Amino acid sequence: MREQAGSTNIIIDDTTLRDGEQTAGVVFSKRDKIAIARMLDSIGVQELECGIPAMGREEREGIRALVDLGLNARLIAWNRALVPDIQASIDCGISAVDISLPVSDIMIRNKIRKSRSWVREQLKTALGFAKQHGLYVSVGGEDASRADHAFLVELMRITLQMGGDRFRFCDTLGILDPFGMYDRIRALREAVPELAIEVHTHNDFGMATANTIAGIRAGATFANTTVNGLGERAGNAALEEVVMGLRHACAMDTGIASHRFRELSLFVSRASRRPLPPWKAVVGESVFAHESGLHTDGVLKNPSNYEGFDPAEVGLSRSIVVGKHSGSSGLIDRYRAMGIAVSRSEATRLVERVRRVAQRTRRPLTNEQLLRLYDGRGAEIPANSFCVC
Ligand SMILES: CC(=O)SCCNC(=O)CCNC(=O)[C@H](O)C(C)(C)COP(=O)(O)OP(=O)(O)OC[C@H]1O[C@@H](n2cnc3c(N)ncnc32)[C@H](O)[C@@H]1OP(=O)(O)O
Ligand SMILES: O=C(O)CCC(=O)C(=O)O
Repeated sequence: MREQAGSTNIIIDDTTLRDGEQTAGVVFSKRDKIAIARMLDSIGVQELECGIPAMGREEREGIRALVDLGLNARLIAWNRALVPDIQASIDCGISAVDISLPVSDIMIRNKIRKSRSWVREQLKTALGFAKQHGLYVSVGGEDASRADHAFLVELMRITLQMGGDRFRFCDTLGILDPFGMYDRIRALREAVPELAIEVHTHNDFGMATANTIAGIRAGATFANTTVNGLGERAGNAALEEVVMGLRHACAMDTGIASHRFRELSLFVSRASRRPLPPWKAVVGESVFAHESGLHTDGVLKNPSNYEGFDPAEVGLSRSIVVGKHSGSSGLIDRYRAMGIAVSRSEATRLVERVRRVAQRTRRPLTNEQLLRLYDGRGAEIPANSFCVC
C-alpha cells in the first residue's frame, strides 16, 4: 500500500458539513455531524467547513459541539458578508470564517440587487470586523467563474491589504472545464501572488474533481471537497476522488490517510440517506470487481494491468465475478478459490455454459450455481432460484 507520495502544501477544506448538507433534502443529525467530523479529522483532513451560524440556534449548537471536540482540523464557518453573521460565528467559539459575496455582475445585479461598489464596501466592512476579532478569513467569491477578472483582482487586493488569509474562487454553477479553470486560477495567481487561492467546484457537468485538480495545478493551495461528492445540485468535488486523483494522476500527496475512505463513504451515505452507487469512482463496491475475460486474466497475472491503484489504499478489496463476459482464467481462479482444480480445457467447456446461464438470468453466477455446472447439473437450475450478486 502506498499512502505517501511526495507530500505537498495542499490543504483540503472539506465542506461535507456545509455544502454537503446543502444537498436538497439532506439533514445530518448532530450525532452524525460529530462522527463525520471525527472521522475526517482522524484521517488527517486539515480543515472542515462546519456550518452556517446565521441559520439559528440549533445550527449554532451543532457548531459549538464540533468546536468543543478540540479536533486537530481547523473549523471554518460560512457567513454572508454581514457583521451579524460573523458575530454569530464568533458566538459559537469559531476562529476561522468564510465571508462570502457574490462577485459576478449577474449575481450582483439579479441576486443581491446591489452594485460592484456595494460589494467592495461590504467586503471591507465584514473583513474589517472579522479581522478586528482576530479571525482567520477566507473571502468567498461566489460565482467567481462568471465574474470579471479585473474585479476579482481588485477584491483579492482588498482582501490582501486588509489581512484576509485567502480568496475562494467558486465555480458556483459548475460551468468551467479544466482548461478554463486552469487559465482563470493561473491568471489570478499571477495578478496577486501573495494571496493564497482556494478552489470550490460543482459537478453540474461532471467536472468538479477535474476542475479542482486543474485549479491546484494552476497554483491554488486550498481545495474544497465533500465526501461522496455531496453538495448543491449535482454536488461538489468528492474528497476521495480529489485525494486519490492528486496522488495517482499528479503525484501530489495531501497526507490524508485514504485507507478509511470506503468506511467514511458508507457512513456519510447512510447519514445523508443518499445511496452510494456501486460504480462510484474510488469507493464504489464494484470498482475493483473484474468480470471480462481478458481483464480478469490480466489482473490475475498482475493487478496493475487493470487497476490504477491497490484497492487496499481506500479500504476496498478486489473481486473476480463470473458472468457473461468471463473467460477461462477467471473461471479457473474462481473454482480454485472454491477448492476445485479445473483444467483449461474443462474451463473452456464450462465458460460456454456459464455464458448461457448468465444470459438467461442476466446476472453473475453464485458459487452454488458454479458447483452445479461443474457437477453437470446446470440445466436443472430454475431461473427464479438465482440470487443477485
Ligand atoms: C452558493 C452557496 O452555497 S452560498 C450558501 C447558501 N446556503 C444557504 O442558503 C443555507 C442557509 N441559509 C439560510 O438559512 C438563510 O438563507 C439565511 C439565514 C442565510 C438567510 O435567511 P433570510 O434572512 O431568511 O433570507 P433569505 O434566505 O431569503 O436570504 C436572502 C438575503 O440574503 C442576501 N444575501 C445573499 N447572499 C449574500 C451575501 N453573500 N452577503 C450579504 N447578503 C447576502 C440577499 O441579498 C437577501 O437579502 P435581501 O432580502 O435584502 O435582498
Ligand atoms: O463561499 C462562497 O462564496 C460560496 C461557496 C459556494 O458554496 C458556492 O459558491 O458554490
